[in-house]
Amino acid sequence: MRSTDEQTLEAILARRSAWPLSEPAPAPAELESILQAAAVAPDHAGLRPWHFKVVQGDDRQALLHRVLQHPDAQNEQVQVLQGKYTMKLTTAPVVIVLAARITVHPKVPEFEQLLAAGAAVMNMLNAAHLLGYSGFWSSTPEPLAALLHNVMGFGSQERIIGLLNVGMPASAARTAVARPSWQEYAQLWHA
Ligand SMILES: Cc1cc2nc3c(=O)[nH]c(=O)nc-3n(C[C@H](O)[C@H](O)[C@H](O)COP(=O)(O)O)c2cc1C
Repeated sequence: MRSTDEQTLEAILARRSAWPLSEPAPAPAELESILQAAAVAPDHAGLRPWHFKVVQGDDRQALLHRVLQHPDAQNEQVQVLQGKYTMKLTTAPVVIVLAARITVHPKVPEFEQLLAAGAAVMNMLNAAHLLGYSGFWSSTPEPLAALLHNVMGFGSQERIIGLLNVGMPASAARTAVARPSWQEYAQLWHA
């Protein structure tokens, strides 16, 4: 019989992103577990270089409204993208706005801090998956990132790195997706 750890690994290897996502949202305790998983990310010098803001329920529509009403959004570029912003910010039941928090550090360059923030997001994706939900990491191309940064009060050292959407896949049947074998991107090196 396979150990629980093997089953967990098997489950992680079967993870897929899903879009669109709909209800149910993770229960409050499940959402806390998903957010807590970020804290397990590798983190040089313990900088914890990430900051997330979780948006759910009616607050998603309110966030969209504030984004679209922002003075910097009063232009044709944003008008054209309005439908896309609506889709990105109000489709999934849980929308986590992701930021990397970059500080100047003598040993930890910016790229390591960005990688740590990405690892934190990956941990949340895996946690959501293991709890039976799906996630989807989506981009926030400018000017959306700047608008979210401004409207949500992110700090000057914080850089928006996308949205983590969490919920249930809208379509029931999900087929497995073919993944590359590890030999395509890793080799055993011998001297
Ligand atoms: C930083 C980041 C941003 C992404 N942004 C988008 C996006 O805006 N739209 C999109 O279709 N996929 C985006 N993706 C890819 C999806 O999140 C997802 O990984 C992809 O659909 C493959 O699915 P999989 O995770 O099951 O392999 C992004 C991935 C990353 C890491």
